[in-house]
Amino acid sequence: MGFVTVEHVSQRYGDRPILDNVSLEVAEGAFISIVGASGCGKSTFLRLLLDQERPTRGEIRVDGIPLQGEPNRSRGIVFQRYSTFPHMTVRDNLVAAEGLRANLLGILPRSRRKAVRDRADIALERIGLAHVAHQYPATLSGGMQQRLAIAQALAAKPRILLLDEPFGALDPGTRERMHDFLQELRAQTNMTVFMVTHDLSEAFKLGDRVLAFDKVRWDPQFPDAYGATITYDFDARDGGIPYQILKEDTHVLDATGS
Ligand SMILES: Nc1ncnc2c1ncn2[C@@H]1O[C@H](COP(=O)(O)OP(=O)(O)OP(=O)(O)O)[C@@H](O)[C@H]1O
Repeated sequence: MGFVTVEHVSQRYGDRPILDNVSLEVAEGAFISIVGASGCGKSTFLRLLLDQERPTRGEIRVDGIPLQGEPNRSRGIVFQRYSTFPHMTVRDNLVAAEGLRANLLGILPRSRRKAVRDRADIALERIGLAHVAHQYPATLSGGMQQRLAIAQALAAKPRILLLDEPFGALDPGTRERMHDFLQELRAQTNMTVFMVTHDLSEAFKLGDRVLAFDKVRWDPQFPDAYGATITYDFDARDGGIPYQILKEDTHVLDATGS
């Protein structure tokens, strides 16, 4: 049994199918890269994994337990645009991420407050942001803001980290450094990671597996008639050899529908 099991999941918005019969088994600690054309439902798939939305059909289980539509701290998410709190300092962003906002209001006893701040300081050292702890996110570079966003997601010690094009807005040099940073974090934890990216080399460099989402059926007259599914599942640690290829052949309908 996989750690994350996705079983025959479909998602529709109104009468529009977005995902169609997606099934997947993922081992704990695996890094799954997700690629696919714009609008094919990659972010929708992450939202389903986050448990922010319920699928129209099918089931997702984590550690054997079906998701119930209630996001919780076992899953953290980082988006392409920095998801930090702009009105808080870098350090308070991490303190707040622990879910201990009460600390900011001075409600916690002094000893607890100190422990939370100490943990935030250790995390800031680890991500190389200790020297800007008292600055506001807007004064940081893109890479620094994204490191803070990742550290924030990690503060709750999620078992599953969801990354939605996390490095898309960064320049190539910063992106490389973020790859190193993410690989270091992975080596230190047993997190299971799902990362959506438009960059194939990034997908293969970081992922253990690379999933390609696409439509297996396509009607040029009605491009929204069918949803996407996983069409390729590459083993990225074995030279990119696909070990599971298309359950069905891609089928293009002509004008007569045949
Ligand atoms: N809550 C919603 N209600 C209706 N339609 C939605 C909703 N969320 C997403 N969609 C539509 O579902 C489709 C898939 O969106 P999604 O963001 O999952 O694609 P994506 O593959 O992540 O795209 P991109 O690579 O451009 O980020 C899009 O056409 C989008 O407009």
